[in-house]
Amino acid sequence: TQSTRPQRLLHAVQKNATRGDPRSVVKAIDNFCRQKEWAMNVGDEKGCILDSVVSEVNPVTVLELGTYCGYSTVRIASLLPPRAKIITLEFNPDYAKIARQVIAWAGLEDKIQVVEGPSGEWIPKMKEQFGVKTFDLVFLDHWKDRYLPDTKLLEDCGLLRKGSILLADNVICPGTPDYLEYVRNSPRYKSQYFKSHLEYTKAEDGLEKSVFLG
Ligand SMILES: O=C(NCCCOCn1ccc2cnccc21)c1cc(-c2ccc(F)cc2)cc(O)c1O
Ligand SMILES: [Mg+2]
Repeated sequence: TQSTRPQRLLHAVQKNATRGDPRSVVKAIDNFCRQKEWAMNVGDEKGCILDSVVSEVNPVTVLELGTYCGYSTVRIASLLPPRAKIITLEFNPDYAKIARQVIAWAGLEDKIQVVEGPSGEWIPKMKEQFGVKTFDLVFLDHWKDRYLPDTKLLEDCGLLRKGSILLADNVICPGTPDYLEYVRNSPRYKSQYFKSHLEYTKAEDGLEKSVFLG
């Protein structure tokens, strides 16, 4: 039976990356996506912007919406302080299965919790299920039409505090116009656009970093 692209991506990690070395896992995925098959990881160019924001925020609790194969999960987790944790939500069980194996290869399973299901159902349960008070950093990388409703849900569930950072992928391509309009015009956010390119291509894309003002 035919393998899937995430399975081929995982095999490239197991073949080319060193167990327990997150940077080599990131490199192996970027090489696979540049040389073999495009895949919707945040990629190396936007990944460097992600790295700089994570390093600046130094978050203790992180929420990632959209795990896919775990590329950005590994990038973020490899920069977290010792007791920090990341909860990453994935809708597609096949993607979640691959992501768990990529995360294990990087040796980061103790810092990462992969949760399967829709954000609309899981966000209201974060406090009771995972003992989360608020998130220091939220990385939005799931269905682009869910960025805005899920941001409002995070606000309503009291999961954001003064200074919480939202970092959103793909605000240009595929694009999240309603989300951008909201965070750029709401008095409750201070927003900044980081211009970049769609992963592994020359097309424009970028990340939007928004600070929740409370
Ligand atoms: O679609 C994309 N990502 C989303 C995946 C599904 O996410 C579903 N999903 C994951 C958790 C989760 C929780 N609740 C509901 C849905 C939930 C995505 C797409 C592109 C892209 C750009 C140009 C193209 F020509 C084609 C594709 C690039 C990206 O960087 C992306 O991130
Ligand atoms: Mg993306």
